[in-house]
Amino acid sequence: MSAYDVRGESGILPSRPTTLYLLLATLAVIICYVFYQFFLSPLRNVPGPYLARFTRLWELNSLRAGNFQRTQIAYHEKYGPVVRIAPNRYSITDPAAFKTIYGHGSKFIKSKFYYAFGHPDLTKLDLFSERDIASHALKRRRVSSLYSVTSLLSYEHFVDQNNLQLCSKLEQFAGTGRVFNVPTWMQYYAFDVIGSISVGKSFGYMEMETDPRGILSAIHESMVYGSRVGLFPELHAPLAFVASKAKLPIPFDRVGDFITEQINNRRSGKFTGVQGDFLDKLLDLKDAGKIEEWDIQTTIGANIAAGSDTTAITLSAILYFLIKHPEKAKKLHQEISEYATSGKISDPVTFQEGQKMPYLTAVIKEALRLHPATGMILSRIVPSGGAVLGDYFFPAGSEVGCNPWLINANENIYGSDPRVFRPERWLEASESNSAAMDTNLFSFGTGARTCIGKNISLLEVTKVIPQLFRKFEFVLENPNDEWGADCGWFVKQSFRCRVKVLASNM
Ligand code: HEM
Repeated sequence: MSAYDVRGESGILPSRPTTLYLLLATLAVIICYVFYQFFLSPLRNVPGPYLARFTRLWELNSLRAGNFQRTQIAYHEKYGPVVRIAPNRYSITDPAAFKTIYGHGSKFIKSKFYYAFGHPDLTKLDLFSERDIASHALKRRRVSSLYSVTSLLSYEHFVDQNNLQLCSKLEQFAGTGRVFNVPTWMQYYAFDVIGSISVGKSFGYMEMETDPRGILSAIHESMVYGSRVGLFPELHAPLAFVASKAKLPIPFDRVGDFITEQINNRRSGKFTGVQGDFLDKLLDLKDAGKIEEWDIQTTIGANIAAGSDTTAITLSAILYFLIKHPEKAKKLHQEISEYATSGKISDPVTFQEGQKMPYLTAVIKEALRLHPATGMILSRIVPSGGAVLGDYFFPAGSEVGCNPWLINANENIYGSDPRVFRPERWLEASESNSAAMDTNLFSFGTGARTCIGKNISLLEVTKVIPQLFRKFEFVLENPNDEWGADCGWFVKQSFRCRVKVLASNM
């Protein structure tokens, strides 16, 4: 046996000394790391699942296991307001910390988690994945007018067209007794609306009932990819590089190709539909030298990726909660009936009219509160100087964030029954409490990075829900069934329904 041969008779250990040294060095690093995490880290006392102290794989595995939003709720119930979910990543529910992280003038930038949702070339980031405060503010300023309340008016007719088509489909379903998956149909609807608003042309999903270009699946795959690779953001650029070298299909390219086609059609005069959409406005901004060519792609892309599934999830939540609580559906129905009889709403209901319906507004807020579309923490980086969050001092560079599923269930703000669907809570609240409920509602995010498309989704939801409930009654396929809901960044539901046309169609 040579001086270096430590294999012994079992042959388990490698014979080459360099391999041995490498193994020993790795072991030493692991031991030092474990020692640091247990005894030296300033955040060593933050509780959480055991494995999360050492590896980001715990969060990845929990996501893969399904229902991640519920896992996070359970861990907060067990450990309190600050929970470690990865070695340097913390979920926080403390209300004061919530304000510090996201409040006015916050210097907590988005974490690198968001890179996995954007272009791997960091010069091509979109509004959602841009992390730098100044670059984000500039990007947002350049397109904010397209999402303003004034612009909404020019999108309203797109919503009306799609509402008509949805109602006509539901009439057919009622006629044939067809059972349908509600979230799938809300997804068809929401994508068709966002297509109309963004490029003047619906995707045609309600018409075709399929996804021939694979856009829906591309968005789904991109979100699941983002939610998982976002936990290992250093892998995003290398993975994209390998995929491009190996000529592997990249799901979001299907969306990119669709957008390029729409831009080319518009420029070549091939487009003959109604204008006044986003693309029109973006091309005007480009001609005026206010935005770059790439901004057209990213703005339309962000609308499709961030604005369709989210709205579909909210609509599905409203329908499900109202089906499960027929007494609340009845109240909504009564409000619609009274408003229609007294001429306070038209057919179709305008956005302005819908916003003045108190019970409708309360139903929408309550569904947004109880089933927010995103199910992970909206992660941010602690700025230089560190910050006290909850009872802990977090050094600069720590990744922290709040999950809408937890912030929206704060008993001090929303009452002692935060997990119950009770729209009345929004109507009973005192003026100051009502303001606190609005400010803490985290479904659209908050602060500088709040959802830019909030008004567009409210436009859709506020107009379509009264149209649906003045004409139809929804019944679960099996009344005792509970819905399924799984989180891959978006918390998508699944449940099946029948629909009946109401005799007292208003
Ligand atoms: C019910 C519907 C919607 C929900 C629940 C929702 C939720 C959110 C949330 C939580 C964020 C913040 C993410 C973060 O801070 O990490 C966000 C940002 C964003 N949303 Fe929405 N969204 C909805 C509809 C829309 C629509 C309709 C559009 C576009 C037409 C849109 C476009 C965007 C964009 C571009 C951002 C990034 C904004 C920025 O960082 O400045 N969203 N959304």
